[in-house]
Amino acid sequence: MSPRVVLLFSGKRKSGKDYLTDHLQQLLKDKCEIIKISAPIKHYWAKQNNLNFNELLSNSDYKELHRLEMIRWSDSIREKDYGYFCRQACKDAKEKPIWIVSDIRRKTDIRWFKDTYKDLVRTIHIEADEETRKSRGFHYKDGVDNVASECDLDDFHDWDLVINNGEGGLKLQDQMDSILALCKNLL
Ligand SMILES: Nc1ncnc2c1ncn2[C@@H]1O[C@H](COP(=O)(O)OP(=O)(O)O)[C@@H](O)[C@H]1O
Ligand SMILES: C[C@@](O)(CCOP(=O)(O)OP(=O)(O)O)CC(=O)O
Repeated sequence: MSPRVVLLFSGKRKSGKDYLTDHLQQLLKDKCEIIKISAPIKHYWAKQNNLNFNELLSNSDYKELHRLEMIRWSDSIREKDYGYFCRQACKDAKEKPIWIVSDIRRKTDIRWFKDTYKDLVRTIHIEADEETRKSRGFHYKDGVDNVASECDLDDFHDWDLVINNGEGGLKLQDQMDSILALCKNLL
């Protein structure tokens, strides 16, 4: 069974991509599968450099220590094949009606998913003001926050849904309802 809806989530570091997609998964339970484009990146990088894969997956300082190099290495692969990690991430995905891709970062990620899953795709952008992101542990880093990994979608505005997950944002249940409304006609 291929997915019936593919939800693409993007947003800057500490905007709450994992927080909101984890809550969505708790609501949808076994109807959904979370896909992370960064999972194959972290897997290969851990193997090549003898690092702890699970620590790279977690929301830890360990991940931040290795982020810059993972960005540089993964971009060198993307230059030759922009869909490489999207394809790898989906290859391992389970057969569930709803796919939640929790870490869309580049226009080429959106292009790959739209070319592959066409009308099933919905794009969701998570926003949070910088103060809130800082309170969640964000510190600006040169080479990370001013490159494509964090900035390529700054001039993309064609979202199906934008969620404020910072100051003045909706309650969690209302945020979830707005996402579920996107799936309504597809399930
Ligand atoms: N709406 C929210 N309310 C409370 N805490 C939040 C909220 N959104 C995110 N967080 C917390 O902020 C931190 C960063 O969120 P995370 O989802 O890991 O961001 P991202 O995946 O975008 O880098 C986590 O500790 C998370 O639990
Ligand atoms: C090398 C990366 O894939 C690392 C991404 O790791 P996460 O997706 O875990 O990061 P945040 O949730 O935003 O904190 C970035 C990239 O440019 O591909």
